[in-house]
Amino acid sequence: MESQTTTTTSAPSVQNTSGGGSWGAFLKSIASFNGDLSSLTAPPFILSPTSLTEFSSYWCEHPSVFVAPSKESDPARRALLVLKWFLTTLKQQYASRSEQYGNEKKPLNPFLGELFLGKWEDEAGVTELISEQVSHHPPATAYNITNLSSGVRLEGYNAQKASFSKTINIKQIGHAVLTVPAPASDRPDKYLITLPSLHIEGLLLGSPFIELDGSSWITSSTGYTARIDYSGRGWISGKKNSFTAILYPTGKEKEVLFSISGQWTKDFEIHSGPFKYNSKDTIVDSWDPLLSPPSKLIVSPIEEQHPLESRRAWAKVAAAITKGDLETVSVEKSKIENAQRQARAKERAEGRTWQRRYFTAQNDVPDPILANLGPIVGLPTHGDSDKTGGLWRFDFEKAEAARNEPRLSQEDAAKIARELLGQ
Ligand SMILES: CC(C)CCC[C@@H](C)[C@H]1CC[C@H]2[C@@H]3[C@@H](O)C=C4C[C@@H](O)CC[C@]4(C)[C@H]3CC[C@]12C
Repeated sequence: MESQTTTTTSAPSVQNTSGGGSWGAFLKSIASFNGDLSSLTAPPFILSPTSLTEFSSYWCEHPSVFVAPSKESDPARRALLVLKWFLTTLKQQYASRSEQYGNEKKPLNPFLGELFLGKWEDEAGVTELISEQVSHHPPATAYNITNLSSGVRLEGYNAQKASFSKTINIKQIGHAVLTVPAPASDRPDKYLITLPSLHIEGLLLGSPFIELDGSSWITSSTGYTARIDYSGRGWISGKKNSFTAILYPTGKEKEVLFSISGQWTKDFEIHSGPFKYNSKDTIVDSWDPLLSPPSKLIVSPIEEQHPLESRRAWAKVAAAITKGDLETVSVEKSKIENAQRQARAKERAEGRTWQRRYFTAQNDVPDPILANLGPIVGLPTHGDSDKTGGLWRFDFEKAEAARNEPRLSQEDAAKIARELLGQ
């Protein structure tokens, strides 16, 4: 077994890794893997103690930027603020692990029904996060984030499809919908957001990190569309994590209203009109993450969490990963995986399916947002439900029921942990 077991050190050099569990063996295994990221057996130093359900929180690490569009009366500028917010989330989504640990890590694969709940409390008021693993085969996570003061709400779901060609390439399947109550309007704006593709760089050197590629889109019910083009090399600057973005009236891509360029891990400038290299007089806004540290997500103490909440359910695995105790990692992970297999077998035998706590698959009802806005950004009206286990939408009734549920007794919590997690 590879001797590097800590999660905070950077990767070993390629030369000093050999044998089972080494980086070399890992590289060989990914060259022939089947596209299922969860099946990759990564060497210890690459394991993260964090589950993918937690990643939904990256959408709102700056709640005041998230709610800013709801304060803007001009629809084009509202669309611009939505684009700005989206761009500010990229650094947390795709670079925070490399920045924290020195390299990208392989997150824990959530089990079906896993929850991650939290809230932010800051100058934007209270913003609530609900994230749930809604499908296991294929793995898909759904989320709903609501700012209670403004009513700004983001919901979405995503799965990943990986392939190998020179490196690991990951296509994100799914989308997000942002609802923004607009000033002086009784109909809130809807923004349909597509998710960028990514690939892993630095694999051969043993220090993987994420680079975004291709393009992603945001289109609004108010008639504006943004296109974001990602480039690892940086067309203009030659720098990594580069992007350019334009906002235009839907269908009129040549009529650029605003343009943005920069690095999604660093700062960027927003210009009115098409981008002009080195032009300072067209700058209307800018973003520098160093000037706006993320707001801290508040998560209940583990002992107060529901047994299916991520940090409680994975506590023993996460502690063992952090300690580098791989024996315990394997034992504790297997307990959860076996209990989950048994739970699914029992459901099948009893002719029932796992009831999602906060989301419902709307496979048979046409989705009005995808029907109206999907074709503009190339999203199918079925929301790729065949690849995500469903077209997942936040279910307000379920959420209300969950809110009103009496607190679980210790006995009931222990029963859930035993039956569903093998603990
Ligand atoms: C480090 C590597 C060799 C192992 C493979 C890890 C792989 C499964 C991880 C690596 C990066 C992860 C992305 C992450 O960058 C950000 C997001 C955005 C979030 O909103 C949804 C999840 C997603 C796409 C992660 C999926 C798992 C990835 C690809």
